[in-house]
Amino acid sequence: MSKPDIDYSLYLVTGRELLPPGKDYYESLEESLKGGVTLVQVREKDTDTGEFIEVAQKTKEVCDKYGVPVLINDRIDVCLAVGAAGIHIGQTDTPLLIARSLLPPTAIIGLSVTTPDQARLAIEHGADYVGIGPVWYTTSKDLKGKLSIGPEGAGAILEVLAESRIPAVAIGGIHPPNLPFLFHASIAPDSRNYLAGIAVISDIVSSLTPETASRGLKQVIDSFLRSRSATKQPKAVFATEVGQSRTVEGFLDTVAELMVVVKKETPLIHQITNNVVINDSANATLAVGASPIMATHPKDVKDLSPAIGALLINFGTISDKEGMLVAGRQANVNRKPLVFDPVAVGGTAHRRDTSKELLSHWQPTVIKGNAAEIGALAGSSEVATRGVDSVGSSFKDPAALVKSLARRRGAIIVLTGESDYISDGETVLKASNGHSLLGHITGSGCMTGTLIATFCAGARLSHLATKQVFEGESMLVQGDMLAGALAGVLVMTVAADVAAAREDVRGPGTFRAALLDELYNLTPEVLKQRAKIEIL
Ligand SMILES: Nc1ncnc2c1ncn2[C@@H]1O[C@H](COP(=O)(O)OP(=O)(O)OP(=O)(O)O)[C@@H](O)[C@H]1O
Ligand SMILES: Cc1ncsc1CCO
Repeated sequence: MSKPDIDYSLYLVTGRELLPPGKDYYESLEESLKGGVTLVQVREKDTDTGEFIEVAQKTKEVCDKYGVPVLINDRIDVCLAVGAAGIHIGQTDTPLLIARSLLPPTAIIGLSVTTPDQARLAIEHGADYVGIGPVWYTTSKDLKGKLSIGPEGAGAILEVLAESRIPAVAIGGIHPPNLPFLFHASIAPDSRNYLAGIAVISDIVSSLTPETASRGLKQVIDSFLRSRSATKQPKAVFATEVGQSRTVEGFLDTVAELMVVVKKETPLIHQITNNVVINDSANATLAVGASPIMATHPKDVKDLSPAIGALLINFGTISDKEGMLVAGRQANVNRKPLVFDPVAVGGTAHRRDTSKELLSHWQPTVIKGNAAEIGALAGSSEVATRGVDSVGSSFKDPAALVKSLARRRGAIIVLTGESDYISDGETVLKASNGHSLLGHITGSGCMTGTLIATFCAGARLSHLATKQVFEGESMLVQGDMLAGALAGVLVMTVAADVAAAREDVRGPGTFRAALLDELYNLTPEVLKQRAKIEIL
């Protein structure tokens, strides 16, 4: 006999103590199976052995009706007593090799891991699957107090597991609003290995309607898993159908098209930005034909999310962190482009911590920064930071840096400066327009972020207008986000070129006003004539 084929996609871990008052355990279990639970682990921490066996036996009877396998938490004796499919063990439970020697060869053994090293040992010792977590803080007593690893930590473990093909489920603090973020942000940077599913306790067990709760989770999971298996270019972060053979002309045509789309559709661009640039950013958005909304309150931003075209989060003055957390999460839930501008992130410990916190809460579509900011996120010490500015010369190999950071973060990276570098982890674009006067007005980088968000909104709308299908998509956000990011950079820098060349521009003050005018006047034709881009 061989080991059973297990569907790990929606893995329910039971917790009788978490049932809502009056809800019967077996009734709740059956409802969750009807809702699409694919695997059940019976977890009884403080129950006597006799009762544990009885609960496990009955759980198995219910699950058998639905063809769903049952695993037992920790207890080999209970597993053998009821003929369960296997066990799940933690790092401090019976060692895996001992468990393996005591159980039949067809038994499934799953192991909880928190670090890549533990994952390496799990492979070496022959685990059938691993549970990665806790991804986030959780109320479940099993995981409480353990350090949460975030989707990025889960991704590092998935990288280690890639070659072995051992399936992995994530556990800890997973709820419907963070589920899309988790799946996409945990994709391993190099191998693009991804989660086989999630393990859930409270969202199902504590629900008065476990069938509905399970069905809602299962829909998101299935959509992600289908999209990954259909992905043509598994290595790219934002693969598009034209991805393989893009030309400079092709990119410029798309940028020109996005300029038209933004003017026609006037997308709402939600911006939580610093108080130095609010006005300039709102005006830049209007100048290119979109519509700004600068809402920051957490209660406000949630309602806005379904209506917006894209979200910009710029933490220049970090005064609205709560709003940033909520708005970003909602952008992921609603699959809207999210541009993150981590102003001066390397400059202070508070900024580093805040950036970490935000990035463990939501998945950005694009991260834009100057050399100091991108260097800080990439862990490079080549470029220093002073306040909001970069100091000294740039990176030796900016193209390699943006490409590897794009892969690691699962986001498009835009590195600004005299030349701008843009990468989705596969392609690297270099854009060389712009004028040194941009460095003499405050917030030119912030406005570039605003325009990137604006044209990413255009890219999404343009995609949705031609293709309504959500399912076939491998990305959290649909549309040609690389072209959206490029359009934001080019519109800003080409308009700056035109403005700086005007006779009436005599310094930063007149340049600032002229820039707004030229953003307004810029046509797709002029942009295509003046744009200087290379595909590296
Ligand atoms: N010397 C330059 N020549 C051409 N373009 C430039 C130059 N410096 C900056 N730019 C352009 O100006 C914009 C802002 O880039 P920069 O790297 O100065 O951002 P930043 O430091 O984040 O700005 P801020 O903090 O003021 O918002 C980018 O679109 C970039 O292409
Ligand atoms: C000057 C300044 N200080 C915080 S944010 C900001 C705008 C440019 O980044």
